[in-house]
Amino acid sequence: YCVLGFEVDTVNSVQFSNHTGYDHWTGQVMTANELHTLYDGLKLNGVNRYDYVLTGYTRDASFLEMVVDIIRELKCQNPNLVYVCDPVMGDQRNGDGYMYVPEHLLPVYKEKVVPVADIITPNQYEAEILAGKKMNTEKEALEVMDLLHAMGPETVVITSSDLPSSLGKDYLIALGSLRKIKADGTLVKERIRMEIPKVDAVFVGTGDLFTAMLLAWTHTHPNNLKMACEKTASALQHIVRRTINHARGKEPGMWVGGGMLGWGGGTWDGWGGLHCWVVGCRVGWGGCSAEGSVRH
Ligand SMILES: Nc1ncnc2c1ncn2[C@@H]1O[C@H](COP(=O)(O)OP(=O)(O)O)[C@@H](O)[C@H]1O
Ligand code: PXP
Repeated sequence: YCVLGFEVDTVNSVQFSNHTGYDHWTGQVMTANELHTLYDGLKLNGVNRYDYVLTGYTRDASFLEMVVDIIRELKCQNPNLVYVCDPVMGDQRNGDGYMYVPEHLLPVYKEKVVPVADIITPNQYEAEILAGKKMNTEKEALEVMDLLHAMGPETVVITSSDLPSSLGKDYLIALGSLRKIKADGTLVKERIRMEIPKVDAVFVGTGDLFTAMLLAWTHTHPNNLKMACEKTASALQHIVRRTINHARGKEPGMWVGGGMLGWGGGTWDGWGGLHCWVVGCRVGWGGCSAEGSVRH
């Protein structure tokens, strides 16, 4: 199906009853073999040419390794392919970080996945464990982003952090860094900081949504990370506000689903012809969050 001008093929990396923030969850974790089988089908039909690949939540190391093999092959098919990786591993609550996927995935992300990624979207905790360095200050955050660039990706966006905001404790900080070596050898660096008004609730799926929106907006603004991030954050802000208003009963009749991608301004139509492959799960039905949107 076609969303925001992208024709998207989705592949489940897990198929769960609900997201793992619930007390219980059941379902299947997809294996490397299952992914390979699907990819083989695409190859046999000669339809394995993509403009973008986006990956999200995964629990299986060999599945991740297979993703890397496939990305390499897809990049041979289309050298301009952009791989957007959300290294979904964990989060922090009240300053304490924890992993919600098996710990042995970290070295696979570090050594194999991040090096082939063009854009990565870790949260603060994921950025710190990938870089092997804490970021307690903005200066340290810039150093962490430089370490992540050195691992491969040209674009690094830290989707949320608890760095202090000059606007007060009701704001969360997101940071972005674009580091490009131009054809003439000069290094271009663009750093951005966004202060995002916090909604007093915990959302699941917002990181997934952020990454999908960023993919779409960096396509429209390939050399303007500020614009891409602003439009992404704008959509997120609208969605979390509408979601919380709905949950609190202030906004009747709203459906929290994939269709919500339509907020945030801008023209969403007419990009035509783009082909994007999303490897990630579809989390959750019901509940209060932007989770439907991970369907991209
Ligand atoms: N409580 C919140 N209030 C406002 N915006 C939020 C909130 N939680 C998430 N967001 C939005 O979702 C984006 C992704 O944040 P988050 O879900 O914390 O990332 P991750 O899932 O990678 O940890 C943020 O940049 C912000 O735009
Ligand atoms: N997918 C699943 C199945 C999850 O359980 C989670 C976190 O609980 C996520 C994705 C990531 O959610 P977020 O977008 O909030 O990082």
